[in-house]
Amino acid sequence: MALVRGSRQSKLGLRLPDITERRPRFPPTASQLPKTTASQQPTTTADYETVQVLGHGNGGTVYKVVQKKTSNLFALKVVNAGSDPTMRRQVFREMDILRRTDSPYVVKCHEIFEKPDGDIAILMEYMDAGTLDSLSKTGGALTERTLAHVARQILNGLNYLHAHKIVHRDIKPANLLVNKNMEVKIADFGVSKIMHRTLDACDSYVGTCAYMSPERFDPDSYGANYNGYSGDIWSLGLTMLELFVGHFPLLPTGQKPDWATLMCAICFGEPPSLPEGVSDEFRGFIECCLQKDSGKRWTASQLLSHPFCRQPDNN
Ligand SMILES: Nc1ncnc2c1ncn2[C@@H]1O[C@H](COP(=O)(O)OP(=O)(O)OP(=O)(O)O)[C@@H](O)[C@H]1O
Repeated sequence: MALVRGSRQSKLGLRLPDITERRPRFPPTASQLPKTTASQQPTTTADYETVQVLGHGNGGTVYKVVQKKTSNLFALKVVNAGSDPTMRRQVFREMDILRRTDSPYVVKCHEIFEKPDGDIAILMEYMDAGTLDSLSKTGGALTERTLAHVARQILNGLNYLHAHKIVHRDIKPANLLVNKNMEVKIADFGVSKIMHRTLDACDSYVGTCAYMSPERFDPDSYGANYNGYSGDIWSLGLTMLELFVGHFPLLPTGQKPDWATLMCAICFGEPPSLPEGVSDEFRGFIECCLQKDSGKRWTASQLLSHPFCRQPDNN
């Protein structure tokens, strides 16, 4: 059964929970610390003041916070993991991956606060332009040129993750954070997976099913030796297409997605394609991402050399 992720109403208000016991399970390395706080002592959540709620997700609430001493802004994701085993598994997975990653294309984690009752708060770099989803909804569809810049950054992030045997499994516009410099970073590792062996299967129905690749629904038809990495590339292709056309490309505008309709569109329909009038490079790039047969899809490192990604940057 597909796990379609919905938003959970958080019990948390604007006041930050009192997470006073800081257990530095994963102390950041010097390179992981931001320049602005590298020389400072570890902090507690009492050192931060809430500015506003940035978003609610399945896993908790994300707050914009200011460090009282320095006035630096951060994002603080607070998860009430409590005794819910699924929630605990997700947050520990996210913590584990954030601890392992150090890339300019993956959202940076500065500190993790833990309380014995299960509340966990993850202090991250603040991305001041929101997500690619919110950006495209407020600013309209993105141009080819901007998308080439965006694609390069996501591919650099995926190339890094895949080289470290991490499959994201939930690439979509809402999980790609942006800042005012138009830097794009991959976030939300709640359903990601660390592959321990090269041929580890990665066939579980987790993530947002709208962006799932055909082989995740039907590994026999579309993905011999499916290992998950190429599923991230399908999701990237769909994300690029959505950001260009301005709506989720597999369904008519306004149609509410349900699992069966999506499954039919993804597995039995033609792969979605770009409208007339786009460059050959962009069309070719999307085709390389949206091959239904996972074995024919290009890898992140191959796509970084695709002519679409190699055009000059205007950002
Ligand atoms: N580092 C950040 N900087 C700015 N905004 C952020 C940051 N992290 C998260 N957000 C905002 O908070 C929202 C929810 O974050 P996130 O997706 O991590 O929560 P979640 O509980 O894991 O959600 P999901 O249900 O997708 O798993 C995001 O959509 C985004 O708007």
